[in-house]
Amino acid sequence: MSNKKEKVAVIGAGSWGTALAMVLADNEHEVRLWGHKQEQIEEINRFHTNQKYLPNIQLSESIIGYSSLQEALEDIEVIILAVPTKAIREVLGKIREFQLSKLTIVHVSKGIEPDTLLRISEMIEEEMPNDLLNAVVVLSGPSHAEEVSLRHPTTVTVSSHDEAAAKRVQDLFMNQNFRVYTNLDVIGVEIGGALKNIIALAAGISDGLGYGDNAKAALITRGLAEIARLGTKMGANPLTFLGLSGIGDLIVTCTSVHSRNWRAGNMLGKGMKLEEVLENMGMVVEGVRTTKAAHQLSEKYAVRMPITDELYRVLFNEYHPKDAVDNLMGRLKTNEMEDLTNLLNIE
Ligand SMILES: NC(=O)C1=CN([C@@H]2O[C@H](COP(=O)(O)OP(=O)(O)OC[C@H]3O[C@@H](n4cnc5c(N)ncnc54)[C@H](OP(=O)(O)O)[C@@H]3O)[C@@H](O)[C@H]2O)C=CC1
Ligand SMILES: O=C(CO)COP(=O)(O)O
Repeated sequence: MSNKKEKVAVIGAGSWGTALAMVLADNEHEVRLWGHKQEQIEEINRFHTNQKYLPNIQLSESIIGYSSLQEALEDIEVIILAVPTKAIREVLGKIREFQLSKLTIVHVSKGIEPDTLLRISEMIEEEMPNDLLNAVVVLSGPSHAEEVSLRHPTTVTVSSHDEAAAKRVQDLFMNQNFRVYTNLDVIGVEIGGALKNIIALAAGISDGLGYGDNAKAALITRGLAEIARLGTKMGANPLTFLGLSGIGDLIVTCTSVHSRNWRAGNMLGKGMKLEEVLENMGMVVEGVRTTKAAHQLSEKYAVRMPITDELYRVLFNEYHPKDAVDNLMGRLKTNEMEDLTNLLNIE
């Protein structure tokens, strides 16, 4: 743990924002947790709990909840942006109104914006004027809030075009339970984190249909292949997909009962309609919008993404999940390593 104590605002009081606020509080930083619901902030300040998002977890009393964004941002240099991808532009619009000095923005969301096809760091750069933005850092990797809040061992990676900013964020979060690596491949880290949610939905569907571990291992492995194919075409380092934000996050999200995307997929596989599933979840399922974005990206970059294509049909064209599996299994014969060897330039 670094000795330097900082003042940090966590923007977004859902599961992940609250769990990360706990890590920062454990590291003795001054932590302000902003949420847009007055009642929830009162609960955080009076009872030091956030029952909706982290039931039965006691928060440190040093975490102060704020419902005024202006007050939360006073004298702040570093913010942790922890809202779902679809809320990012709206929240940044409000931050712009109050922020007076340059910010380092650490985003922890896992998504791609449909239609613009921008990664989150690109959305931030678009929304924040240069005179208000010091650096953008992404924090990603296999890390369920439920386990982080129990201080179970967790590893993540931070990435930025600004190496000093990435190291500052590594120091902010690093402790005995929460190990932070750096990786300067921003594209790879963001693409791996966002697209694993598609494969987690598919893995949940497979389990919901009653298929077993063979099917899930196939989805994880071939899922990684299609993520790496697209990511590399977009400029990522292929090796990043073998790291925490790639295979690491795929494993955790496809195999954990904590996973929102896996749970949503599981309900779909059991026959529930998408709208019903989303109503039932009460938490963000990023993979749904990201499937739309990845489908558009696969067309833009002319990359084959069979799992993404089939999931797109299930989510948006009322395709039956069982038919989607049949389509995947009945594809033309191919060599497993064909695209991957091209990608890595190996003979
Ligand atoms: N949960 C996890 O374990 C992890 C999540 N992530 C990523 O972190 C991001 C956030 O996820 P997570 O915390 O799980 O999501 P949750 O659904 O648990 O919480 C989202 C939070 O954002 C708030 N919010 C939504 N829209 C707005 C808005 N327009 N303005 C202000 N606040 C808003 C919600 O408020 P309200 O209560 O009113 O809905 C809620 O407090 C996602 O991109 C996710 O993929 C990454 C790693 C781990
Ligand atoms: O990204 C996450 C864990 O690394 C959280 O997303 P899920 O809840 O869908 O797994």
